[in-house]
Amino acid sequence: MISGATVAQHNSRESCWIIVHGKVYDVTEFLDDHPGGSKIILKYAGKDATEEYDPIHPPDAITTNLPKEKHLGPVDPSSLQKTVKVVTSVEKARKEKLNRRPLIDEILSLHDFEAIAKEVMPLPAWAYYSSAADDEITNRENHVAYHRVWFRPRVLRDVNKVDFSTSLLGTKTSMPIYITATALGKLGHPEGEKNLTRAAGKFGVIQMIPTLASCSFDEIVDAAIDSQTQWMQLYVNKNRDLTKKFVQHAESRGIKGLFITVDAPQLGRREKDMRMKFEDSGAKVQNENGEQVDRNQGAARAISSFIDPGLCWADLKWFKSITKMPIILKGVQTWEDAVMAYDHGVAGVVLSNHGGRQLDFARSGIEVLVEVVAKMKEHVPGMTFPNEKFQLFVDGGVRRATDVLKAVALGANGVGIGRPFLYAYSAYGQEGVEKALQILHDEFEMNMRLLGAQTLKDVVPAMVDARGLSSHVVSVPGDRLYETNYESMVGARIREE
Ligand SMILES: Cc1cc2c(cc1C)[n+](S(=O)(=O)[O-])c1c(=O)[nH]c(=O)nc-1n2C[C@H](O)[C@H](O)[C@H](O)COP(=O)(O)O
Repeated sequence: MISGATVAQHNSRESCWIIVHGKVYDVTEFLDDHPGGSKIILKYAGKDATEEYDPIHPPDAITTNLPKEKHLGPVDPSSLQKTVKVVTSVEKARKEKLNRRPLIDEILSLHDFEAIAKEVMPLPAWAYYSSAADDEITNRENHVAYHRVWFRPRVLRDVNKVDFSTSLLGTKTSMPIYITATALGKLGHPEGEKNLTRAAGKFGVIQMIPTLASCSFDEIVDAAIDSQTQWMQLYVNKNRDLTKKFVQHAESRGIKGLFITVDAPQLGRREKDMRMKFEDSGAKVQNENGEQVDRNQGAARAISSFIDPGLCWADLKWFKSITKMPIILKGVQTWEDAVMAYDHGVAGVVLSNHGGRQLDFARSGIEVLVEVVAKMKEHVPGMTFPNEKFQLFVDGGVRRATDVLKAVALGANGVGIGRPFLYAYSAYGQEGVEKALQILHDEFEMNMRLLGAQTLKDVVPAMVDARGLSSHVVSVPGDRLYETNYESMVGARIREE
């Protein structure tokens, strides 16, 4: 075993050893290849880096990315100096609030989870999960757009029994929703993405596994029950061999859909997240030779510089040559690209702006949906929606079953939901996600009855009035629930006395 004192001698750029999960690694030659820059590693040179490593990296990231000869073996735990983690007064206060959070039975809506998580979850996690690009206009528009779609419910229909199950990409699902891909699951809870897997399995809904998960891909797949369907979200790597290996491994593990993210050639500027990064001087993402590395994406930057901004339509042929999984483009934002996706033979698109985390002032998925359906019907006369061969998904700002039913009425096969599930498990763990899914289930049951719809086949365009959807000046009642959760976080920067 290697003693802590020996490890501590290797604490410089010339010789840099770190400890992760009780094992010692020589990362000297890896320093400048680290996507998050060398500074954050040098901050832990000669020390135990596990605490900083865990929320950002899947457990196997260091063992798979570092050559075997750099794995130096176990450290002698008795030789390690006990490092006392400094807990700031802000984090201490949040931890105390976590113990005083409302009972889960008091939670009535997905908004409640956000309001609680905002007070109790670790601040860097709140900053990362809640943040969106620039002035966060699109993030708010995503939600408010649903307020410009009104229902035209029908009455005196026997709605004693209602059924809102459906199938997405050939998989049965209990509700027309899926848990969408959101990165860094362990920032909010030590079980990370596995909270989502287990709850999704219990409720018969699909989980989309993110490339940038904190848990390893195999951990997440292993946490699923046999009958459960999972999709994968892919950020395409500049190194196509790594992408091919990842995609074919996912297919071998039974993944039923490949969602290629196309709206993030570079991650957006998420200022709440950026503010958190400036607090930790060691997180300065720039390499030693003074080259200013773009630090615009805060936490995400540390793990996303592998993404290939050169991804283009011509690559789809290659993707079809390496996998049989249905390919869906996630992050399409105009009818023109939806038509191109159809012509390139993919299985569908997610009409999405990445939860407002990419291009600010991009339009909401629901607004784009209406134009895509209209233009696709022109492009393919006789085409109907929802369509089995070319599936349309939307995501962004969805917080109620009524939001989902509006999208279904306008032609969507299914709807992705992101942040609410993150907030649910950041405040209540897996039980929180289950509660969120139960709330949605109950809302669907009620709203289907009130709409006069026995099954989703009855949820048709005539059931909504979306004439105001594309006019961004329509005034609607203030959205107090949503607004109470929104804040700039600048207040959080009031310096310690
Ligand atoms: C909230 C959130 C969303 C992320 C997300 C991380 C968080 C914390 N990340 S990100 O770090 O790169 O931005 C991803 C991601 O890994 N890949 C992706 O395709 N979408 C990512 N998204 C977008 C997500 O898949 C949905 O498009 C978005 O969350 C839908 O909006 P709501 O959160 O309002 O439901």
